[in-house]
Amino acid sequence: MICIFYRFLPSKNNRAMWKLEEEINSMILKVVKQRTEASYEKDLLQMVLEGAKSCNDYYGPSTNSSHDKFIVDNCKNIYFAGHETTAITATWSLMLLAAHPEWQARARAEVLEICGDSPPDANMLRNMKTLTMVIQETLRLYPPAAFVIRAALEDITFKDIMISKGMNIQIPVSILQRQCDLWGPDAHKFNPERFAHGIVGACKTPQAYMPFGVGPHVCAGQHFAMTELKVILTLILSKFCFSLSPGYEHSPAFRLVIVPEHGVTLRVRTA
Ligand code: HEM
Repeated sequence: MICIFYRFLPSKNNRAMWKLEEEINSMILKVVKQRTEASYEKDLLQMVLEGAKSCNDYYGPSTNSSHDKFIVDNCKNIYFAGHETTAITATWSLMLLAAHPEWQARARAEVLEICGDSPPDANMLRNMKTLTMVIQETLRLYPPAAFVIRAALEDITFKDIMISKGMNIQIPVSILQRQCDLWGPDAHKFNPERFAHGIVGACKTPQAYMPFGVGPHVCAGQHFAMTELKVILTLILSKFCFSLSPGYEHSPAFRLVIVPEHGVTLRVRTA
């Protein structure tokens, strides 16, 4: 297992991170203020605002600041943890399907066979084996969260490595998921077939596949995200054929999540 260890000390960079966090927090509260002054809408933000009214269980007796903290924490979780990650995965999936027309054709054939002319329902999505393999392989090659991070709460010894209390441990997901000794010589290639027998069949050490993290803090939205991705791809595949635009420049870049630096431009026509 490859890990990066570092001690979390107040540094110039950390101070910049805290400042950024404060800016994000006040940006969220500004949007919330606009919403509460302007209107009532039946959406996710409104549900968070309603929830904040009864937030005293977790954050202690309700005060203005615990109320704001509840709203900010939940918005960060849902909008940042949930939105960007799923949107980027949909983008990478489309890029890979555009670059691999044989897989695009296989996935479309499956969608048309299972859904016909109907919009996908839960049962149909469950039966989409090829599409699941395509998404799993996309998340292996381009995991939006490049690292899973943990802090040691006490001194521990892991194998013969001493990890002292306060040390942060970064597990580089994107590197683990491309190791040839774990995934085979084609580890860098897009080959959804490797997931034909699930994650256990795809990797010598299945724990090395962790696009949604691992353990008690594994992604709370992983099943929701997989469903969203299947719905998006099903709807697009059923209506359109697409290929990469000649202007597409492949440049995965680390920007909190792993993004296509110059976007993904596709040539699209009706199927
Ligand atoms: C493809 C989409 C997504 C990916 C790749 C992803 C990935 C991750 C990863 C790597 C973690 C850290 C897990 C760990 O530390 O072990 C995480 C945590 C989390 N994710 Fe996601 N996520 C996705 C979508 C979502 C969605 C749609 C939601 C909610 C609507 C969500 C909510 C959360 C929450 C609440 C946590 C924190 C869990 C905790 O600390 O207990 N995620 N996610």
